[in-house]
Amino acid sequence: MSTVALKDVTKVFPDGTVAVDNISLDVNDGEFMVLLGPSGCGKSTVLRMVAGLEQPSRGAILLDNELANDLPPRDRRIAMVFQDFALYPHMTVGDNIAFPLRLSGMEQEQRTERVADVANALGIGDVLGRKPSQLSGGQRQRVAMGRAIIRRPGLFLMDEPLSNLDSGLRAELRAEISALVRELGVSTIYVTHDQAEALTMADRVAIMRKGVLQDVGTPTQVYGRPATLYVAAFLGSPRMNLLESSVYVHLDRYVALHLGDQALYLPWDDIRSRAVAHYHGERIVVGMRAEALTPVAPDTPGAVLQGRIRYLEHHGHESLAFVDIGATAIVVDEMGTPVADGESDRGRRSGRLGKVMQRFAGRAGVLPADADTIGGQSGVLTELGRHRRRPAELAVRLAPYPAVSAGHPMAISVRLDALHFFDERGNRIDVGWR
Ligand SMILES: Nc1ncnc2c1ncn2[C@@H]1O[C@H](COP(=O)(O)OP(=O)(O)OP(=O)(O)O)[C@@H](O)[C@H]1O
Repeated sequence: MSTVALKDVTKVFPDGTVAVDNISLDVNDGEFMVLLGPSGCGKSTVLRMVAGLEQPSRGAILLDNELANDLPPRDRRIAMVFQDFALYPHMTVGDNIAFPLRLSGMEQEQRTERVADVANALGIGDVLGRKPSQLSGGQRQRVAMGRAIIRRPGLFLMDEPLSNLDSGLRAELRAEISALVRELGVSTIYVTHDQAEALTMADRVAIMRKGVLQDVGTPTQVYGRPATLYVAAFLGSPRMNLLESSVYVHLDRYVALHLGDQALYLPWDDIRSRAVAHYHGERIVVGMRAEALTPVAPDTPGAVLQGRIRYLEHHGHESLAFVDIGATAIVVDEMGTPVADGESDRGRRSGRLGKVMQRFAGRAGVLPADADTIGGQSGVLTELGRHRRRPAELAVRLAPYPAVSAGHPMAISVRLDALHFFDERGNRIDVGWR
């Protein structure tokens, strides 16, 4: 039984590095929480603060609702598992697993019984007499797990425990570890930079970037409705297509999302149109995952984009076509800032829809055929200029080894209900559904 709460926790190291920046996060009893993010984003520092190995510079850490900032590590009922296993090389597997029990003064007989139980549960009951050097990587990691669970801790802290293993074994062990900790019902904080691990193992995922928490939610939530452009770009393979789009409202008809020379049209009665309409005359980012895109016949009506295959990637079970549609992609690299410290234009935007409406109403509801002529608001189009851009190549899934090749034209049907929208600051535009 353990809950963890971080309240406005910041960690600044003596050299001035802000490793963790004002994070608040709750881990519920029995929950498997994964901290996900690229190298250096502060995941391990969070874990070390929960373990009591680092002191927060500001904020509070609560364990079971009690302030624990000054609680020594040994009083925290925590077991840690690291990527380098940290087994004692001179001890047998059995002695390694039993070590925490010996420290606590448990009788030999009872120890042997508990070790056998744990080792059998982990499938290493037959190697108890071996030394760590005589084990495979996967077995060593199971021993490390065994040593962590034998004391029946209230909380597991795991820091990239699988990263030294090959990919097949990693997949096998991640299923085993998540099954085991769920069976034990022990709250767990698991650190990884591997999104597959995070999405397959977690009850909830907390995604960090440069010390800042970007999003927290179930795997379905963070994948299906990412809070920021960064999360959208970080999760999923192939990466989400992120396209720069200019928004033009055609009152009572639709909201046009211009993507280069082409456009997608959100029907006016679609609830999302109202949210996106606030950005009339501005650029936003439209996200579309490969699963929202289907190749179709060129003359297919509806939400269809025309392009040309730039290149193909064959992955065995599927092929990916990267299709040039003449639009601009927004690049969000792992450490890159989608939008720098530009002033917020929330204030400017508030009431904008109203102004747009008034302006259009003055034209008696008649809208110019050429939407691009609407506006004169180019002043607000500059903020997206802070993103890095490149010509967009839409990643589209195809059957393995398709009968098309680079240079072929391709029409792509787009599921409008699967679009994601982000503002110029990289934050999700809430469209009031999903
Ligand atoms: N003792 C320290 N003194 C100064 N800076 C530190 C110290 N420990 C960590 N950092 C810095 O704090 C930041 C966060 O480090 P941390 O180890 O928490 O990241 P991480 O996300 O766990 O990365 P990785 O996956 O590479 O372990 C990094 O910029 C790191 O260089």
